Amino acid sequence: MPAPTQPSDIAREVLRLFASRRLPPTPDNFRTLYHEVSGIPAPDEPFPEKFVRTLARQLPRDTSERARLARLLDQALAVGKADVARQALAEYYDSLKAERPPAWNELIAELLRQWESRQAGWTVARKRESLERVLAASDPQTLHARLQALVRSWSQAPAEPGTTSPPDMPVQAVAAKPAETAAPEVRLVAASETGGLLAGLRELLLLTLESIAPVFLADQPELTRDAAEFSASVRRAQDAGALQAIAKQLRKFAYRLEMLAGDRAEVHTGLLNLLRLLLENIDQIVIDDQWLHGQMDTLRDIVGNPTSLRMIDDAERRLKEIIFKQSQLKHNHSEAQRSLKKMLAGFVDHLASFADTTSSYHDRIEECADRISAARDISEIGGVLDEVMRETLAIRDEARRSRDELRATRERVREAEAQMAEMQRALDESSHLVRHDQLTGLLNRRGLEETFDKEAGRARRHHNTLSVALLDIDNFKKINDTHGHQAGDDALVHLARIVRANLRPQDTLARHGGEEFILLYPDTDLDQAHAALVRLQRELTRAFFLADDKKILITFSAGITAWNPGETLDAVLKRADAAMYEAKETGKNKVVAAGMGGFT
Ligand SMILES: Nc1nc2c(ncn2[C@@H]2O[C@H](COP(=O)(O)OP(=O)(O)OP(=O)(O)O)[C@@H](O)[C@H]2O)c(=O)[nH]1
Repeated sequence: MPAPTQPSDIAREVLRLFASRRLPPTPDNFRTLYHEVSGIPAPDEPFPEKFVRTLARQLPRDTSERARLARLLDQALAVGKADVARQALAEYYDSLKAERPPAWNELIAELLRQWESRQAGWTVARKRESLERVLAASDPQTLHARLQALVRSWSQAPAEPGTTSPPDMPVQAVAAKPAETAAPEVRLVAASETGGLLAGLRELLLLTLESIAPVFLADQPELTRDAAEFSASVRRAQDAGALQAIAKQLRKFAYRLEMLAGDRAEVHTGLLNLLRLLLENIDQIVIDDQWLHGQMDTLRDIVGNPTSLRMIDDAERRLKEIIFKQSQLKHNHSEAQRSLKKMLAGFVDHLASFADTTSSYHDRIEECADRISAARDISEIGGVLDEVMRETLAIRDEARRSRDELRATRERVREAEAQMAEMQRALDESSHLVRHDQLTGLLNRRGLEETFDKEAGRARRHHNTLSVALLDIDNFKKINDTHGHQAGDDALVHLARIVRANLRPQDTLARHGGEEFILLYPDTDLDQAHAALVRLQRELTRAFFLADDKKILITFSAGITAWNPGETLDAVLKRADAAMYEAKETGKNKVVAAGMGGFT
């Protein structure tokens, strides 16, 4: 049927559709039906930019994918690309749909089961107390995760003696023992050959998971938890079929152990290389410079802490810097010594030959004087006078030559002095070229640039977030003015130590100059980085600083921002700096985040 063209026909048809489709008579529905009935295409809706902006600010950035899409949306809104913003929003919505809702039914069933069972050490009152704590979680995901962990801890606790009958299997004697109270005893029971072998293997597996794995995985809480979980499954599996079902789990666990072993092997190789480097260059590391003492202390700190590839890498770079600086110092020093020695030797030689010349002149003149006194007539004197004249001219020439040579030597000494001053200046400059700040041992600007390039590259490849913060100590000038420059320096070292101690290994702290510091937080969105900085502020107020035996409270103001793909360090620091300035202006001891659309 052709579309009606008369307005009254269109209106009639629209009303009919309202009735048949049971639609509420809203203006939107009327507009939609009007365009459907008349066949006139609806004009493009204007993009509700203001609304989408408000929405974008509220979107949770709780996974790296969602953070990426939310960022894409922010960028599209900033440059007015409505179609890209629409697409980003649609993908964000899909990511919400893709997420599997937590399986509450299974969890509640397991909670009931474990509530009813009686486990050693878990009274009803204690269970209730833990449950109440878990129920205080702020959102469903956290609640689900915490509840799951609680139920798991109940299920892994040994059963209270006398409440469960021992499993009817040859391995029962060992399985009934609480894992942590006695070393499991491996016993092959010969019910049948295969059954006995299986039971023995099961025991070996339990022994590995419960006694050996915790020792080797002491620094790996996640794997230790998995091993405990896995041993609980093995304990529950009482026959060959059930054991087979967990073989897949075992393979996965073994694979993760293999990865860990690989990492550890790499750490060991790194350590060995480091030691080798140290041993090879030990003769060069004769510390006679205060700066190098500080670097060596930092190096000792690094090597003294639990090892990680990042720390070893850091230590290796520090050591290379020390070797470089020390060898330069030594080289310059011996060069300067050699040229001074040479000049001194030349000068002494010259003095000696001048002394020789003048003493032989004196001898000759004396001899001439004797000959003049002994002369009987004037003709004899004439010859002697000629000789006196010759000797005098010769000594005059010699004196002139000596004077010129001495002048030249003095000139060379001046040049050598200038060269040494230049060498010293170059050496001082070279300390700026190394990657670490001399006072605090943190990365300096150059070190920060290298690390930033690495982190930004990693964030781009993995589509991760990277937050960047700029910290500035509050009222630092007052510390200097009241307690002296040394106290100011100590305050900088104090702040660096506290902040470092409270960072994750993957975070980076650098000194940007003066009382400013930069922090890089990889894989961290703005909210998380904001929370981390507020935590740092709290830690800093706890660890008080002493100057002139007085407790001084050190606080900082910080600006924080998210790095956008492709952005340079300068660009991102500019935004962080503006946010920090905002924090200073609005009262100090604050953290201000700079988003795309301004400060929050
Ligand atoms: N002791 C010490 N002082 C430094 C160092 N670098 C910079 N300063 C001093 O730090 C002070 C910084 O002062 P301002 O920029 O006025 O900052 P402030 O007093 O912290 O004030 P707000 O930033 O507004 O809280 C100056 O007096 C610098 O001389 C350093 O390495 N050691």
